[in-house]
Amino acid sequence: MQEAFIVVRDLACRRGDRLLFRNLSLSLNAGQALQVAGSNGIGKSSLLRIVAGLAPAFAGSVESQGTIGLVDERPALDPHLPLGKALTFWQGIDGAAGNELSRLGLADLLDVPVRYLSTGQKKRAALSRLIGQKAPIWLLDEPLNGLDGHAVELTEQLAAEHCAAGGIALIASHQPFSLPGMEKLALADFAA
Ligand SMILES: Nc1ncnc2c1ncn2[C@@H]1O[C@H](COP(=O)(O)OP(=O)(O)OP(=O)(O)O)[C@@H](O)[C@H]1O
Repeated sequence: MQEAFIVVRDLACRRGDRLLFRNLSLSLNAGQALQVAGSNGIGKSSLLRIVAGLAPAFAGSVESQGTIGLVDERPALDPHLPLGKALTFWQGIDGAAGNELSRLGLADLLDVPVRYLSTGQKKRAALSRLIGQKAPIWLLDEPLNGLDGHAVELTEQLAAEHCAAGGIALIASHQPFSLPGMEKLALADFAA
């Protein structure tokens, strides 16, 4: 896996006319995981989007090396395509890859249009695409929302395997996420 890192220095985030957090610094190297915790609206998703380069920092800097895969509430796959075709589209871009279809319980759903999948199935399909992407940096925004107990354990296990293989996981979640050795950052400590 490509050697990856994330270095965030003195980051501040402003959305609209509100400063959400400031003076946030963190650093993640290969194999490390960090959970960003905090209440609704505190800025967890905003932090992930800044790290992904999808939103601007108000102050400070983000430096990273390695391809980034972001999974959030936005649709990861074309809702109009059957699941199999939607994943094949991304395989054409990411390269032919094992998408862990059986493990994720998706093998029997390949003919079903993505828009008809249940909340948990959509979430597992997004994970399947992420795995196919082979990005060393995983940014997971509320990855356990809508998942049943089995899927929660599977998601935690996939994240642990990703880190054991030298990947990085930055996880925004207000609920417990079990991952060996994961550090925790309370975003409230940096509230503006
Ligand atoms: N484009 C925007 N313009 C103005 N305000 C925004 C914008 N995007 C987000 N916000 C506000 O920024 C704040 C932080 O939102 P964000 O989604 O980062 O929080 P969060 O901690 O991920 O919340 P949740 O746990 O509910 O997902 C919220 O008050 C939200 O309304």
